[in-house]
Amino acid sequence: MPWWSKHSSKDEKKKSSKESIIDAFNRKLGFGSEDKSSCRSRKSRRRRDEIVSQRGAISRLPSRSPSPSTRVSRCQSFAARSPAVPLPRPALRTAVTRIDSGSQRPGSNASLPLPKPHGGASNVPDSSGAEADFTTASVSSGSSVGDNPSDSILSPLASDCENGNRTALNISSRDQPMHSNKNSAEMFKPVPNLSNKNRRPLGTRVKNLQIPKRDLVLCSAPDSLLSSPSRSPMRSFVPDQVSNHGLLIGKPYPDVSLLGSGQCSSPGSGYNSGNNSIGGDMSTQLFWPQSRCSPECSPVPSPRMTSPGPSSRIQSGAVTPLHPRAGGSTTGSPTRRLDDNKQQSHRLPLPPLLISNTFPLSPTYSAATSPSVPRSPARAEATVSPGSRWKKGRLLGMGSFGHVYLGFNSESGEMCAMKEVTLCSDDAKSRESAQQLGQEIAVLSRLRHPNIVQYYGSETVDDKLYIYLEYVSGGSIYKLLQEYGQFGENAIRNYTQQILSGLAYLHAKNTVHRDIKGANILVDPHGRVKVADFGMAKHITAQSGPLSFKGSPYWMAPEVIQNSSGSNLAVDIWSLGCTVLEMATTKPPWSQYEGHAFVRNVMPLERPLVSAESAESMNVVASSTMRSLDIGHARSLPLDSEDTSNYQQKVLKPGLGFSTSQSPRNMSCPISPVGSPIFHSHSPHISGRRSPSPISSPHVQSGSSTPLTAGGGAIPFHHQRQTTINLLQEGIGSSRSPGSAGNFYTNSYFQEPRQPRSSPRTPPHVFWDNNGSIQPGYNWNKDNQPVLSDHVSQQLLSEHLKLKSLNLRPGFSTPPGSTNRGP
Ligand SMILES: Nc1ncnc2c1ncn2[C@@H]1O[C@H](COP(=O)(O)OP(=O)(O)OP(=O)(O)O)[C@@H](O)[C@H]1O
Repeated sequence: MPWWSKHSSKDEKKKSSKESIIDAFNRKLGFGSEDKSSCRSRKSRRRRDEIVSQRGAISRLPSRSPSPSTRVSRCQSFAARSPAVPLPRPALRTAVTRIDSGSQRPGSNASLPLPKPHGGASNVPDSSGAEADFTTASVSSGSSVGDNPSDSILSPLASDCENGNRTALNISSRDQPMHSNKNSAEMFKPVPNLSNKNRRPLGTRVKNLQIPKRDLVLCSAPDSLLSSPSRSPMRSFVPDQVSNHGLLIGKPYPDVSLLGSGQCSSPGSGYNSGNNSIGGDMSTQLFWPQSRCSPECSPVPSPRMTSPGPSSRIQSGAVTPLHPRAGGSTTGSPTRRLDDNKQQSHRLPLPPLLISNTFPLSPTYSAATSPSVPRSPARAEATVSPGSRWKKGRLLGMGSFGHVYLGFNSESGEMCAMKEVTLCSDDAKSRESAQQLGQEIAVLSRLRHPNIVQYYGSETVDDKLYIYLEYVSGGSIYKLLQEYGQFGENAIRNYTQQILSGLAYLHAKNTVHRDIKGANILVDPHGRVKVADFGMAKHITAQSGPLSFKGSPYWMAPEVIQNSSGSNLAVDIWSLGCTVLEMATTKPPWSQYEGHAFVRNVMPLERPLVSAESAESMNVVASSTMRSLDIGHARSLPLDSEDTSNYQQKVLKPGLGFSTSQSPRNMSCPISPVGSPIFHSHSPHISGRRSPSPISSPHVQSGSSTPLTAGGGAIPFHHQRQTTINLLQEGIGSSRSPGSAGNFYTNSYFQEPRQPRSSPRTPPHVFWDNNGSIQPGYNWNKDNQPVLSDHVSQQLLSEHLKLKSLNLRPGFSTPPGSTNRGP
């Protein structure tokens, strides 16, 4: 026998003697002769039974298929505690949750049906087995369970800030259908699918606890009239779930209350103050970023989000007249109804309205929406806040005043543009912005024209002002130019005609826009054009003084720059001419000149930078420039003859190198496409150059110019000052050395040398032929001489150098008699 066999034989003997001892011990204890394995399994079974018995208080169902987590749980219990000692309940709860996440439903009866969308409901909380129900409630239907209704766990969207109402006070049992009565069903009409489609397998929801899954909780029973179809996201959480969720791991139970308080509703908002409101805790937003009907959970908050909820309407500083599309209807909107509820709970005095006019012809127009009707709390309740309908969507654009968002009316399916401006009373700029916006509202609310963006309404919510406007999905002309390049002739014609139509309407109301430019002209998908951004618009009355310095410089009429010509509707026509050029070239005239160079390295002055005399000198330069460009020939009469004489007296000043034989030129503004300066300017997309200014060829006959504005369309010759100012800016601010003509016109329209035409000269009006088609050609002066860009450049350079001699020293006085009025 080998040595190992001997050894083994000894071990066996030891083993058998040991076993015999154990057997004897077992026999003493009365276990009989069970084998060893059965002994071990008995121990295990006993422990398991103990656990199950513990769980029995929570779950009436045996585990079907213990999940790994279940086993872990048991192992932990087995290892940590003596089998004879019952596990403490808290530990059991944890174990239950883990088991549940593994596909079981501890604490719940698996046979319990999921909530049904229709049928009887009970508001009676299932007070039995509260612990278990914490789990079940969130799992099965989102119904909340608790002794105190205020502590009920609400479904995800219950506290939608749009309604701000306390919801899910009802604590339906798991097997209770959702809609208990007609009233509640009625309330859910607008969102009938929410309850049905959100019925999901219980285990799935529990297992994943993912945001989309919480939709299930929309099924929670809205038994109460106060219930909202949209439920608070946080209310679907129970402590176990919260503790299980990755984002909230470690959060103590009280955090659930925190998460469920405040955010979705306004502080002190009647019904929903307290548990149903969610606020302050950012983890809530992290947790429910996709909450439908819950703007505060949206990446882009709605006005309601910024508002304290229901009080937003009441705090509205300026609920202005509403357009029909603003949603005059008062039926069928749970949001609105709830909003009204909020108003009932916050009968705060309403501030005075900004607007005294509205759309009386509107079918939904009512006295309640009319600011002319004295407001009372009761009346205020009937007032429809546009914000209660429009939910803020993506960013459409940004302006100097604020942001413009897409708004969506989930009831009507309509869209709008929501202009949002933050108002800060302690900021002078904000105050000015607010003032301008108020002006914009005042103007817009009086306008109704297919070529003017329609105003729907406005309101203030907290520190934000919202203006609801017709949504023009194509974006601005500026944007289209950036994306697609210059427009073709037909598009320019068409757009210009439409803008003119809008301006004619506007001017007929004695209102001047003052900021016509590509960025403020919107285009819809059908090519319809809408004038927008009335922030600088002004209603001109007999008492109106001169137009203040407002507008966008490249598009700004000279008289506006000089602040000298009084209120004139025609300034819009100048700007339109610049816009026409913008459409044709993608840039406004004079865009090659940047304003920054002008102010760079400039010495501080004690008096206005551009004195009357310097302005006069600038006019000279401008006229020279105009002549160089062969522009400014009269096509229409100036507004008054004074302009002509001014021109003769001031522009044709001796000693500046200009011939007095030049007859005064009455610059006509681009009144119509025919009379537009682009008409005979030379298309950049023809010659590869861009027209330097909104000017017309001398060969264009004045008859083609038809003033469409109420104030007379023609603008006198002193418009040339804009040119001059640009030149002056360049001359003073630029560090370019004399003779650096090429640099001077860097990026200018004149930089590229022109190639002379070999074929017969095209008449001066080469840009548009008789058929209205664009013809290739070059600039020609009135003598049919080609106006080469090189020539122009040299001329401009010459003037540029002269400008450098301008005396802009402080104290440089304005000669008596000289005015800013222009030539
Ligand atoms: N009704 C609208 N429909 C679609 N987009 C719009 C609408 N209104 C404005 N936008 C977009 O928002 C941008 C900014 O709007 P707007 O010009 O009215 O703001 P603003 O603050 O008044 O700007 P500005 O600096 O010109 O005064 C526009 O360029 C456009 O892209």
